[in-house]
Parts: sequence; structure tokens; C-alpha cells
Amino acid sequence: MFEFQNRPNAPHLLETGERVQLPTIYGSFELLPFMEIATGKEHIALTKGPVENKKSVLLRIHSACATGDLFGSMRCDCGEQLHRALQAIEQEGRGVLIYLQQEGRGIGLMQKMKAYKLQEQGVDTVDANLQLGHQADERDYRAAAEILRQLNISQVKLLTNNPNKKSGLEKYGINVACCIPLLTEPNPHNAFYLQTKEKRMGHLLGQLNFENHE
Ligand SMILES: Nc1nc2c(ncn2[C@@H]2O[C@H](COP(=O)(O)OP(=O)(O)OP(=O)(O)O)[C@@H](O)[C@H]2O)c(=O)[nH]1
Ligand SMILES: [Zn+2]
Repeated sequence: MFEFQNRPNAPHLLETGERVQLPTIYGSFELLPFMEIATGKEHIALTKGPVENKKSVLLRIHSACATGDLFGSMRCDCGEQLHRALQAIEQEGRGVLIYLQQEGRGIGLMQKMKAYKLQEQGVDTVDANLQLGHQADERDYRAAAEILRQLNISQVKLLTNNPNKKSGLEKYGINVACCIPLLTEPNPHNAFYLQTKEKRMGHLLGQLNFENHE
């Protein structure tokens, strides 16, 4: 249920940093950094326009992917989703992108690379995690919900193909009015990966055409 309601004495989960202007190639945003007090993990909120106390704020919660976000890896769809999300927020004129440090669906870069190694031997992305002793997805959205709470946002339109992100946020008291798909064109390097997300992780990729990559 709503873990953030009625908790005047609850300890602060996050330290909030300085808000700065961030002009980007996608448009002008404001950047607000946060640090999880218990772990030192740093997260980022990019905001566009007036979002505080607004209903149905366009939101992207983006899970860190060094390979995709920084280097444009074609093994996944992360880099393109990140850029598309910023473009969508710019177009809307208002919205938030939360960049969460939960690399590798929460298992970290070292373990994700071990999972990649297994995938090079034919194991899919879910079984690779399981073989390494992890859950298929170890992410938690408490920090994201707390960031939204600090921005006085309680209802969002979520840019995602992953229904688990919706329930992961709702668990912490955020109202997800709707999910807006963030589809990217499959390529030969990520088609199997995307199909696995659809078949085994429930991602809604129904409109994608995998025919050229069977
Ligand atoms: N463990 C593991 N993590 C991966 C792999 N490929 C990408 N990731 C991580 O997966 C996270 C992104 O999650 P995805 O499942 O691609 O997508 P999502 O964020 O759940 O869903 P969308 O909101 O639709 O993008 C990032 O943290 C990536 O680092 C992989 O093969 N194994
Ligand atoms: Zn990725």
C-alpha cells in the first residue's frame, strides 16, 4: 500500500542536491541530483517546465545502462529509449526523466557483463540472471517514488513498455494514469533480447516487427 503516506517521522531516504539548468541537444531541462543516504547511490531528475503539483506529468524512469546509454550499444534498446524520452518530454513542454542507478536491472555492471557472456553462449537475458543467482529483475522503485514525492508529483503518465514498472511505482503510492509505449525498431543484435523481454518479462512490444530478424 501507500508507504509514503502519513509518515511525518519517517527518515529521509534521499539527500537533495542543487538544481541547475541543463541545456541539451534535445531541449532545455533542469537537473536535480539526489543521493540515497543509506547507500550513497546517486540518481538524477531532469525536469522540464512546471511539474510540481501537476496531474498526469509525463515521466520516464530510465534504468542506467552504461553500454546502451553511453556507448550506443545495439545489444539493447536503452540508448534510443533515453533519447526518445527526452524528445517526448521536450515536445510535451513539461515532464520528468528520472535516471536511476540500477545498472543491469539492479545487479550492477560486473554481473551484467557476466550475464552478457552467458548470452553469447545462447542463454537468454532472463536465464542468464537466474544462472548467476539473481532474480530476473532486481529493481525497486522506492527511490523514484521518493523523488516524485519531493517534486510534489503524485500522478504520472509513464513512458514504458514494462507493466512491472507501473506496479513498481504504484506500490509506493504514485498514481500511474497510463503507460505510453516507448518502442524502438529491432536490430539484428537486440531482436532476440527484445523478444525475450516480450515473451518472458511481459513487456508490451506487440507492435514491433521481428520478421527480418528471425
Ligand atoms: N541483467 C541484465 N540487465 C540488462 C541486460 N540488458 C539490459 N539490461 C539492463 O536493463 C535495464 C533496462 O531494462 P529493460 O528491461 O531493458 O527495460 P525496462 O526499463 O524494464 O522497460 P522500458 O521502460 O520499456 O524501457 C538497464 O538497467 C540495463 O542496464 C541484460 O542482458 N542483463
Ligand atoms: Zn541497455
